[in-house]
Amino acid sequence: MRIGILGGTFDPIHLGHIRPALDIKQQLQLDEVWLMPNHIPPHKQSTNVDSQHRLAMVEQICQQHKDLKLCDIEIKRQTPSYTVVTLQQLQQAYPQHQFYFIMGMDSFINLPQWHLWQQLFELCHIVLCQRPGWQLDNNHPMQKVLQQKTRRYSAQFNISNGNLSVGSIIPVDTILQDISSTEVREKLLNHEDVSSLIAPCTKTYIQQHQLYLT
Ligand SMILES: Nc1ncnc2c1ncn2[C@@H]1O[C@H](COP(=O)(O)OP(=O)(O)OP(=O)(O)O)[C@@H](O)[C@H]1O
Ligand SMILES: O=C(O)c1ccc[n+]([C@@H]2O[C@H](COP(=O)([O-])O)[C@@H](O)[C@H]2O)c1
Repeated sequence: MRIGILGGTFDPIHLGHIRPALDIKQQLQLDEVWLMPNHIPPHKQSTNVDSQHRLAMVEQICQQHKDLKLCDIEIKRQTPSYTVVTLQQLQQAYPQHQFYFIMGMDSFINLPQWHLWQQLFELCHIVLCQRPGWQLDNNHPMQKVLQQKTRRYSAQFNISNGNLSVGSIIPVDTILQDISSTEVREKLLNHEDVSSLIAPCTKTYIQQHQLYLT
């Protein structure tokens, strides 16, 4: 199967994660999209709520959308959630699947700081999603990587791509979502309404567990 994976800290999960994930599944005709909360985010100092809460909020979203599945491989691992390590484990566990790792432009710009980042292209395709406020400058080092590896998706993608199951960057045009977990947390702290930023079940979960109030 062709599997999209959206990895994230999801602190908390918001509509800027969910809407592009659903849209990408359709555009790329993926069989499934897995939402994969990390346990120890490699590049964040800490998380604001613990992994079990972040996992539970993602799990609820997956229960509501049949196209989204929870992948808890990183939550179960007690080491930093390096994506290369995760994809190696997933390839071993599911040799029959082709993985499409989804990321926003903010992540792509910082990709050279990721652990063994070049190996990602031996393990998956990267699906690149635009994000408001993040643009790749013409002279940015990742511009060359983008030019070398970009393959536009079409119905003939696999054939025109020489049937390569890894190694391409696939840019997608999704409706821009100007939402971040940071904004959601700030609004919650200030007792502002977040209904347009997160799913109702996430809002209820946060209220029930009194999260993000300090
Ligand atoms: N609004 C968005 N549009 C497109 N991609 C997004 C958006 N929000 C998050 N992403 C992508 O989802 C992945 C996980 O993001 P993450 O869970 O860190 O959310 P975040 O909103 O960036 O969090 P924070 O504000 O706490 O840094 C990353 O690849 C990121 O680029
Ligand atoms: O492998 C790495 O070095 C690495 C560095 C930063 C982020 N990631 C992964 O990228 C995804 C988005 O990360 P974040 O910090 O934006 O939530 C998430 O799955 C992280 O585990 C991975």
